[in-house]
Amino acid sequence: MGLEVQGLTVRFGDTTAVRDVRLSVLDGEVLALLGPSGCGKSTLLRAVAGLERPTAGEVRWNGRDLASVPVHRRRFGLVFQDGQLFPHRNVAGNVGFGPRMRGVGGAERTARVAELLELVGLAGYEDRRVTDLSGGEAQRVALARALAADPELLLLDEPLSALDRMLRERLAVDLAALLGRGDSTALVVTHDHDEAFTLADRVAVMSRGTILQADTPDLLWRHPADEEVAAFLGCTTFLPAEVRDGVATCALGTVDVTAKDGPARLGLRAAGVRARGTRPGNPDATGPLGEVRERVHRHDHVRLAVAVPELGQVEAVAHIADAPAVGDEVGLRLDPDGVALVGGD
Ligand SMILES: Nc1ncnc2c1ncn2[C@@H]1O[C@H](COP(=O)(O)OP(=O)(O)OP(=O)(O)O)[C@@H](O)[C@H]1O
Repeated sequence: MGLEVQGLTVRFGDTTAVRDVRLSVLDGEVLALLGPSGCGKSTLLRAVAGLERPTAGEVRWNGRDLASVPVHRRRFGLVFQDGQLFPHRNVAGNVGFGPRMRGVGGAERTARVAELLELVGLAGYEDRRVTDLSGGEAQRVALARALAADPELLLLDEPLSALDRMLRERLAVDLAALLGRGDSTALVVTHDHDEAFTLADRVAVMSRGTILQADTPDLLWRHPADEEVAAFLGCTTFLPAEVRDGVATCALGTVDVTAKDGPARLGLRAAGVRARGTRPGNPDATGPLGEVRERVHRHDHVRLAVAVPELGQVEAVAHIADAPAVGDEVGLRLDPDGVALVGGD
C-alpha cells in the first residue's frame, strides 16, 4: 500500500506552501519530488515526516492516518541536506545507532555497520570522528545511518546537493542501486533533474505548491502534460505539428512519435535540434536553414542559438569537432531523444 497523501495543504500565515496535494508512493517505489526553489517540496516532505502540521488533508501509511502519530513513531528514516550526524559519536556509533536502539547486539551490529559503510563507499571508516569527515563523507554516513534503522519509508531532502558535482553524480548512481537493491520505499526531494531521473521510479514535478505531473522518467521526458512541465524539463521551443502514422511533421522536419493521427504540439530541447554548418563538403547539413546568432561551449557539445526565418530563435546543439561559428549558416535536423510530445492523451 505504501504512502498516500490526500488533499494536503500546508499554510504559513499568508503563504500556502503546499496546496491540495494528492500523491502516492507505492511499497518498494522511489518517488522524486522535483521542482524549483520555493515550490513547496521540503514542506510536503516535512508534513509526511510529521515535522510540519498540515492545515488540511491526510497522510496515510499502509492505510493508517498518521495525524496523531508523532515523528519518532512513524518509522520513517530522514536524511537532510546537511546530514546532521551526532558529533560526539564516531562513524560506527552514528551508523549503528538505529540497530542499537532496536537491541541488535555486538557482532551482528558490527557486521551491519560494515556492510552499510561498504554500500556507501566508506568501508573501514568505523573509527573516524564525524567532525573530521568531508561533506561528502558525512552525507554518506547520514545515508548509511538512515538505512541502518530499516525504515519503512526513507525521506531524503536534497540528500546530495551539498556535494560537488562529480561526487553527486557518482553518489546518485550508487544511491539508486542501493535503494533498488534494498527494495526501499523512498520519497526524495531534489531540484536537480539528473538526480531525480537517476534515482526515481516516478518523478513528481512540483510548482507553486501543487504537483503538475507524476510519471515515470521516460513518460515525463517524452510526454510532459503541458508546456509548463515541458519548459521545466528543458524544452525551449514549442511548435505545432501534424501526426500521421507515427510521424510528426513540424516546421523543423519530421520525428517519430507515439501518438494518434491529428494535430499535436512538440516541445524541443536544444539537444532535439542538431545543427551542421552548410559549408561546402558537408553533405550532412540538410533540413531547414538558419543563421547562428550565439555559440556557447558546454562540457560535451556546443550550444547554439539559431535564427530561423519565420520561426525566430531556436536553441540547437552541434558537435564540438565541427561546431559552426556565429554568423555561419546551418542546416537543422530533429533528434527524437530531445523532442517531447506536449499534452494530449
Ligand atoms: N516555517 C516556515 N514559515 C514560513 N514560511 C515558510 C516556512 N517554511 C517554508 N515556508 C515558505 O513556503 C514556501 C515553500 O517552501 P519549501 O521550503 O517547502 O520549498 P522548497 O521547494 O523545498 O524550496 P528549496 O528547494 O529552496 O528548499 C516558500 O515560499 C517558503 O518561504
